[in-house]
Amino acid sequence: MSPSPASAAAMPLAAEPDDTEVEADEGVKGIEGLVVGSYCHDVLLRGDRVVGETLGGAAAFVSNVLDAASPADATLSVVSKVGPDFAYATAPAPARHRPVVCASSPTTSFHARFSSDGGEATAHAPDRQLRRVHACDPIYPSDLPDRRFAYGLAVGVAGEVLPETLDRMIRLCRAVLVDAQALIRAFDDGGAVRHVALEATPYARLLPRVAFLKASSEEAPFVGVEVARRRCCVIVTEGRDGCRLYWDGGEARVAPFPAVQVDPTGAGDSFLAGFASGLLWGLSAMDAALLGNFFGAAAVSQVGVPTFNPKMLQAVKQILDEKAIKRPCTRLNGNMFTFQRSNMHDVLHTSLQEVARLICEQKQASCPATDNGASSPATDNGDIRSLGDVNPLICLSQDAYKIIT
Ligand SMILES: Nc1ncnc2c1ncn2[C@@H]1O[C@H](COP(=O)(O)OP(=O)(O)OP(=O)(O)O)[C@@H](O)[C@H]1O
Ligand SMILES: O[C@H]1[C@H](O)[C@@H](O)[C@H](O)[C@@H](O)[C@H]1O
Repeated sequence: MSPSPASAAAMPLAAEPDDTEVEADEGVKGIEGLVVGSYCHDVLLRGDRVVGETLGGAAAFVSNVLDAASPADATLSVVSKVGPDFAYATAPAPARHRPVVCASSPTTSFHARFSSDGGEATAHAPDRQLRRVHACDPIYPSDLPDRRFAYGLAVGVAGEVLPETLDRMIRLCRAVLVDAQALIRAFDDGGAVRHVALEATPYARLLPRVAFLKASSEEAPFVGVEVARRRCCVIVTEGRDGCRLYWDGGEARVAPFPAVQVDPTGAGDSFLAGFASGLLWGLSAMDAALLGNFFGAAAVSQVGVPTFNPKMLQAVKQILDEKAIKRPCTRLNGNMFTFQRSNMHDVLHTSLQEVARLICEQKQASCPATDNGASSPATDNGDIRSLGDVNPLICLSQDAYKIIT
């Protein structure tokens, strides 16, 4: 769908709270981002069989993409908590952004159970059953650094970003992007992940001061897109179909990129970070969503937190350098966002698509058909049929996973 005429409208940054602690520009030096959410242990199961153990947590996926794709002058602080049992301290993302180790609680841990018949996810049905097995301590407002940031990402996975912590983030950051999973997850007695209506949570009153709220299509009905879009821009990710942006007065679809999917975990996290990076490069929200889709597609092609090929990153940055239309007013660290689809949108999509195609081709070449006769992971089958069948040396990210054969 093409954007409505209202798409050219600009949206003011998050309004300052009543008892304003921070003047809009006061104390913001350079482009420093603040990511809040805990790293976790992910155990991947197919039926009852454990097929992999990986580093997880939206903060791990998000910082991985921001570190890789942001402009050179952008920096990042991550506030994350883990227990003394944390198994991935030397993996790249936690090594770069060290978590707080809590002596008295274990690392947050999830079991992600994919159906053993490889059944596909549908628009509002989950592709996996998630169960929280352990929960680390929440992140309190006092855990946040006492300085100003150009932008913030609230990316909790297990309810660790408390309402008062999000409120504090909004006061410290000029623009805050929120993953709905940080706000609407509830856990039953067995730890199974459920969703509650955002409107019924204490987070709802904070929405008018949030810049962007991202939800998966499964989460969207709980977010209440029609109400939420009047308060902030809502982005609904639609798996292999890309995403849709909804704002007060318009909506638009942004096209996806090809991917060889082996594990959907972290696609939404990587999308959000790619989107934020796009804003940092000076893209409009619509154009930045292309970068979100690009990194979402890159995430599903590896198990766990992906390792990006340096040549791929170089190609993406070169494209952004050449094609990004740099309007200071659309920068994340500027004053306004616009939703305008730039006249470079299609060119940007085509250029990034070429890079995405190359990654797929290289992946197809490096992941041969399995000796059990199963199809190679080269088929984008939208599920994890190939998880556990792929060659871990080729397809998994170093230090951040353990594959069980
Ligand atoms: N199979 C795929 N092919 C291409 N792109 C994909 C695919 N799956 C996901 N993506 C990209 O990643 C984005 C996020 O995916 P999705 O909507 O599945 O998020 P999610 O359900 O929040 O994921 P998760 O909870 O696993 O992090 C999509 O908008 C799309 O751009
Ligand atoms: O590592 C994953 C990832 O961060 C997902 O986005 C989240 O939904 C899961 O709970 C978590 O285990």
